[in-house]
Amino acid sequence: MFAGQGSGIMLATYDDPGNSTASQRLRPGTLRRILAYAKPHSRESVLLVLLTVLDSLIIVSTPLLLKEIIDVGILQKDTTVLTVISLVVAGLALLDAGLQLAQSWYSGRISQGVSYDLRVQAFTHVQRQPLAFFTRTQTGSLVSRLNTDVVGAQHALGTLLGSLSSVFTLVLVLGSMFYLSWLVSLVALVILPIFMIPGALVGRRLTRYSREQMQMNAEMGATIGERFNVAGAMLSKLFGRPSEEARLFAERAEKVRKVGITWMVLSRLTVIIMTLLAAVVTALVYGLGGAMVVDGTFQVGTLVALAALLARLYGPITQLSSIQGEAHTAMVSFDRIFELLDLKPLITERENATDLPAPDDGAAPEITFDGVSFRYPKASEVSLASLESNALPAGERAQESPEVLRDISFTAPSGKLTALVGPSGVGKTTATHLVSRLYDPSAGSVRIAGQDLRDVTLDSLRRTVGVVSQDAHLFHDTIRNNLEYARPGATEEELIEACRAAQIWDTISALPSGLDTVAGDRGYRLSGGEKQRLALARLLLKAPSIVVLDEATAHLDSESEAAVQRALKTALHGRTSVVIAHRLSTIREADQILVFDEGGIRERGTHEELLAAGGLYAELYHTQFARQAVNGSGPAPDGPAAEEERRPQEAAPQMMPGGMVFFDGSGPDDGGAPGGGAPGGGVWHTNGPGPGGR
Ligand SMILES: Nc1ncnc2c1ncn2[C@@H]1O[C@H](COP(=O)(O)OP(=O)(O)OP(=O)(O)O)[C@@H](O)[C@H]1O
Repeated sequence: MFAGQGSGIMLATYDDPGNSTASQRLRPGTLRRILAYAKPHSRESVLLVLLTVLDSLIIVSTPLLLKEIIDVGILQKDTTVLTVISLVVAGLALLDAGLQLAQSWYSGRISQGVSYDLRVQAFTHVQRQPLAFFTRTQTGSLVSRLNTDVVGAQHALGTLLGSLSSVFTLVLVLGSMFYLSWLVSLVALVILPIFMIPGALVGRRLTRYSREQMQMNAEMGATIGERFNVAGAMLSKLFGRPSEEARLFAERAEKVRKVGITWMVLSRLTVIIMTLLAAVVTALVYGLGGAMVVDGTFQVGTLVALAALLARLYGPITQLSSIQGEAHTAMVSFDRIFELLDLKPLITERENATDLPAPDDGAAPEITFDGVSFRYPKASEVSLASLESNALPAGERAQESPEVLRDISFTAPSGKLTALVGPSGVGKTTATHLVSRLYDPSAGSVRIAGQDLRDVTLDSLRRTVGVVSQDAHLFHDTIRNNLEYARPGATEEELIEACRAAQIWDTISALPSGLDTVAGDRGYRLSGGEKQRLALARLLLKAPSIVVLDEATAHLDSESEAAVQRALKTALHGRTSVVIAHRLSTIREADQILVFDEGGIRERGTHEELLAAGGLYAELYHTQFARQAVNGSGPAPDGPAAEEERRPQEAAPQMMPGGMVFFDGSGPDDGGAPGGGAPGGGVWHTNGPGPGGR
């Protein structure tokens, strides 16, 4: 039955926008792959078949025994036969109940087992996807694919397996009917094909509506997930238009409603037509069979048995025809999961990949960028249109994105601090992504300890490189579990020591539940500074030999800022570090500063060297960093720039020459006044071309 539906198939391309709705047919090989998933459950399947055959035998034997009760027991007044056969029928009913229970158990085990395999495989596969996949994919759609579709597949598979007995029953019932009366059976059999027509007609449309329904449900779920997570809810509270949002949501829900109604009507339609036909045929059998009893062709017991068998015939037929719908649903669900499983991860481990040296194995390794160019991967390479809510048209999905890094070469020396500075959007974050191999360069190579990252094992790379992003993410879990994520099984002492070094222990120990305090969704219950220090504690527990850090640009009060700076010092000590630096204190401490501009490195050197050179860095410094020094950031300036740094600065935000550079010292202490005096709290943002005549 499935094979017929699985053939005539059309390949769903990943590049169709919203392709799941567009390509309503199944992709080739879906049935074969479903069977492959069922293969590990073959022992249970054999047992299920045996139970099913037994059950079918009982179902057929009961009407035949009823015939004996009537024809021999009642009509010939043989009470012994009457009693014995009645008891046998009752016993068989009891046995049948047991068999049905066992059937449910095995069909449940098989369908749940398959869905377990699918779910685990899909989760593992999604985990292996590159960051680019997650930047494009709507989380809600992904959740739905891993959840609703797997449940759909499992439910449909369960029903299909549970209905296995229908096939056996059908064959046995027909055989028995022919044994009793070929004429009556023939009449019933002639009408049988009519029963198959509605299922066949409706089946194809059901596939299309099932797929549409799943896609629309996923989109609706994605909207809910996006709007109602903490960040989304906050954004919509501050900027959102509730009535407009509700209208858009209602539009999506309306689509779900419409498709849902059509699907329900179509799937019920087959059952309704079957029931109608069954009633008509029963009437026919009673009419024809009754005339034959009157004629004396057979006794009334045979007519009753025929009618009882007929009832047992239409049950399985009805079930088999509705199974068409279930089979379609199962195929579509499986197909949507296979579509995800077929997406090849862009970043993979080579077969002969080697381990990087363990972090505690000698000095921290150096990082080398050798002629690195990079462009973000095409949408079609990294994600599925059906997982993106506003997917680009197929042509655009296959288009190359612009080059973000151009022929970059530098070495971050062992155990030293390399600071990346430059205007916004020039590729600093992108460059750090290449160090942790979130992406591979389009040309050139990134090496750690001389080894190309494409040749090292992903595990050893994760152990070697520790990353702290600006908005450090914390799971909605206890602080302890968030910390242990970096080092499972860390002792209480190790946790406390890391927190102390990250200057966060005083805050944690003052909480009523201490380390067992739940950090809240996205760590929302902690302040920005606390969150970043906790992220530093997590990094210290991981103890990587390379640290990639994106300094926080805002929301630190003076106390928090000073604490973060102290924590940073500990975290970076002895480690090869690459820091996207926003604070003067960090930049001054750097052994090497790389000034990024337009995807390349425009200048490099130490703070003093670059200042003396009087280029882009000096310009940025005069417009921005000097202000931080005056506002109290880090140690008092000395050296050639000292005099300059001590010059009083204007507190007001400014449009700076050569770019829209503005000062943002917005910490709670500032009272919102731009340029307010949090020590080290001043950060610089640039928007558009930076100073330096771009
Ligand atoms: N996932 C992505 N897909 C496509 N383009 C991206 C992606 N992430 C960043 N870009 C683009 O790459 C360019 C460099 O971005 P990047 O974040 O590396 O700059 P940056 O120097 O770190 O900026 P900032 O200081 O504002 O964080 C930008 O033009 C940005 O739009």
